[in-house]
Amino acid sequence: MSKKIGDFKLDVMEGEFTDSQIIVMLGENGTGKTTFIRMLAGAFPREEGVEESANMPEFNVSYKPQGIGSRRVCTVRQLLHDKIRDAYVHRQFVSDVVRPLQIEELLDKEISKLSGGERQRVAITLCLGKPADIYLIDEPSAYLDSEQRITASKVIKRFILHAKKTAFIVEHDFIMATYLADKVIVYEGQPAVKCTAHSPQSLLSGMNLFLSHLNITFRRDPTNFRPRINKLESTKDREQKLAGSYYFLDD
Ligand SMILES: Nc1ncnc2c1ncn2[C@@H]1O[C@H](COP(=O)(O)OP(=O)(O)OP(=O)(O)O)[C@@H](O)[C@H]1O
Repeated sequence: MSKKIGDFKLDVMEGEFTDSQIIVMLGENGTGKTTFIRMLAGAFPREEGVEESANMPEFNVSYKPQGIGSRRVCTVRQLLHDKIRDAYVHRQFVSDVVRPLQIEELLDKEISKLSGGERQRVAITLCLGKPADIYLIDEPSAYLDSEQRITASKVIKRFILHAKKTAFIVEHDFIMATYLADKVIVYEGQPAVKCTAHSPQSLLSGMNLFLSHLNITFRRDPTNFRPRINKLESTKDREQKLAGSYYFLDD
């Protein structure tokens, strides 16, 4: 399947996904991650003259775009009430999503007066609160501080697992991406010109492929266990590249 948009062409390789699964999109800027999410969201009209099988199948989706839209003049409470009336008073949703994202303290605020991080928290809540089979979440970590990123990742992961749904997530924060991903789709090619989205693959093989494009290797920090970038051409960097081991996974 492929999509041409302006001067950019994206080829999408065939693949499978299942429920209770999070698929994270990994690729440099301009490689087509958002384009693919928008294809899944049905943002492009079905193309005339294109074989039906080459068009994107229609899914029941909930989509959180990169920007945090709503220009409405109303409070957060009104917005939630209008958009996700059932979910936002549902006990499970409140304890799994609303409370950890600290939405209650924003309820009486005007949408237009929210900070970037507050808008992001509301946008994630709106996205997860809409009943759907597939959740499309573009850059959930943008505007969030490091603690909020961890909370948001946990909220999304728990929600998708409990609701037995599928999520496609574009995420640039490396730690958040590795925490969230059950599978990854790696994007490669010439950014802004012609790129390919690979089939979903395991986190380890996908990370290895992605990091090999960037020519970066990671090791685990022995004190805080976080992933750390090896210095280019250091002994570890060279050893890991020789072994084709750009990334590691927990034992
Ligand atoms: N409406 C449009 N018209 C023309 N070109 C577009 C349009 N939308 C996106 N593009 C181009 O398609 C290419 C891929 O964009 P896309 O936003 O999908 O990349 P991305 O991988 O999500 O990038 P980023 O990581 O920076 O968000 C870019 O070169 C972009 O300029």
